[in-house]
Amino acid sequence: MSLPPAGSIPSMETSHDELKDNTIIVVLGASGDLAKKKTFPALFGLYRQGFLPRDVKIVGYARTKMDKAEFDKRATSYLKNPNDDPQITEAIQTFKSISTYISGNYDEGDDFAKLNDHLKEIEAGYPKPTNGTPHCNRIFYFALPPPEGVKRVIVEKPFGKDLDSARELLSSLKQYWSEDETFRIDHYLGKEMVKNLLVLRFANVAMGAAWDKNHISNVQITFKEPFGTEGRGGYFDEFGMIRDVLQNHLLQVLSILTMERPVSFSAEDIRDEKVKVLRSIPPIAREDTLLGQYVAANGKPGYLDDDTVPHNSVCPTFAATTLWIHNPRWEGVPFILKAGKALNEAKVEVRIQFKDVTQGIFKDIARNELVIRIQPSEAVYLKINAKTPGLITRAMPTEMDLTYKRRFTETKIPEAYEALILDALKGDHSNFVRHDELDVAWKIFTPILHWIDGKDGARPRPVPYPYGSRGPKELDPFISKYGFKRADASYVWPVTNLASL
Ligand SMILES: NC(=O)C1=CN([C@@H]2O[C@H](COP(=O)(O)OP(=O)(O)OC[C@H]3O[C@@H](n4cnc5c(N)ncnc54)[C@H](OP(=O)(O)O)[C@@H]3O)[C@@H](O)[C@H]2O)C=CC1
Ligand SMILES: O=C1O[C@H](COP(=O)(O)O)[C@@H](O)[C@H](O)[C@H]1O
Repeated sequence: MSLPPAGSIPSMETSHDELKDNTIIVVLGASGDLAKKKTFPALFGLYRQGFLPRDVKIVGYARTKMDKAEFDKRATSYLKNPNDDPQITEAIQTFKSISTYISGNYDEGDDFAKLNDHLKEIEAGYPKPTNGTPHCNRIFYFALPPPEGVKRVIVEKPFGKDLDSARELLSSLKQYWSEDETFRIDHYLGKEMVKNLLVLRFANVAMGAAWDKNHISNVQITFKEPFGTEGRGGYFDEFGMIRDVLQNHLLQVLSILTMERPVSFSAEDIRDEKVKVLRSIPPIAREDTLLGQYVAANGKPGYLDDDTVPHNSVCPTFAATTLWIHNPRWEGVPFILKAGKALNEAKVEVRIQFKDVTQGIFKDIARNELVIRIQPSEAVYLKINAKTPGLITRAMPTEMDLTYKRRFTETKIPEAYEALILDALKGDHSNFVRHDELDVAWKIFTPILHWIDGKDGARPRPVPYPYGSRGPKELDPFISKYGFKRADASYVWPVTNLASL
């Protein structure tokens, strides 16, 4: 019998993620009633009409021990062939030949290892990859009864690639998991210093008093990694720096930094305030964006030297974007989110630069800066001007410094994931992303992402920067355009030797 070549059938618009080749569909709960009556008949229907990927294989998995003949009997017992159509009979035989069965428990690592070995054995027979994309795909269908008691699902990013795909993903998950059962992880929300922002801001009158457009000139939220995509380029190239870090981690930090005081510490009160401030941010403008891509330097390879990256990729490995918040507290204050791979150091920090002090008695004096260092070595320091000690009256920049490892010597700072998994066990959603937060986050970033993806015409070309540098040479002019003034060169840390000044 001649089956139409799978994957070649109708030419309706296909989704960009459609699986066409080398796919295994694993049906968990394959011995059950649902699998027998619904799942296998549906898979067979699709297979017969040529809608399944080429070379598809179906693997049943369940606790019941049964041989292949018994499995085939069950899996095909509800396939309809009322008139003994020989073509359907033949299709059922072929369907059996692409199906296999493995028995095992749902709580035994060894059994899943056995399943994995079986899948790998099938995959070894698939053609080898010709490009950077993974050449084997697996789909897991859970034809299983729900567990007794509370159910919670913890989901990792990426939550879509833009507003539409995120909405699609959200609504498909919503069919099975309520918002209350869903914990969307952004692991930056589990970092100690990000959690600290709420306390620093709202438990200190002094901070609260200066937290607005009247006192703050500009804010930078910076993510720097000293290594490139090394080996992860295939994944990264599809996403780029904005989706990888800015749209999620840095925007989450921004929302806590700028939201109004929540009525309580309850998850919904906090998330209501985050959503409110995010809704005051318009989509990022192209002119408020700087994109870079690292090139080989200092004996290290460039992004395009990675074998898993397309040779002409214009994917940004560095991005700086400036966001504006249109509300009475923040109108006119630029929030610069910047992140890059293959830079000169590992650092994630928030740098709040205050306005110039009134001139007159002071001239060219350094600005105050409050730095919240998220990692490494958690710290909060306020750069202030103090009188130079001695018989002169001159101001000099110094700092008030809360360095965690010095101040809290006995305390182990938990890993972000430790904190978040514990929160999920407790059912506390405060540090997880709510569906409407995600929606508004995508609204802010989708227009520039579509521009970068080339949906509105030619793709913008990122400017090059050397591996191990601070980023593109265009970065400092970009930041000073928004009013940032680099601190006085006379600032010395950790010890000021006055004799050398
Ligand atoms: N508790 C602690 O551990 C404390 C540590 N310190 C240390 O003191 C040093 C100075 O602190 P601080 O002034 O806050 O931070 P930095 O001097 O590291 O950076 C200050 C700002 O200037 C930018 N910058 C850095 N180098 C250059 C350059 N060559 N040209 C132009 N701009 C530049 C940075 O950009 P970018 O973000 O792109 O790097 C950043 O925005 C740091 O090493 C800091 O870690 C100070 C106080 C307390
Ligand atoms: O989500 C991501 O975060 C990591 C950085 O996490 P950190 O906790 O080490 O700061 C980043 O390397 C990765 O590209 C990104 O997907």
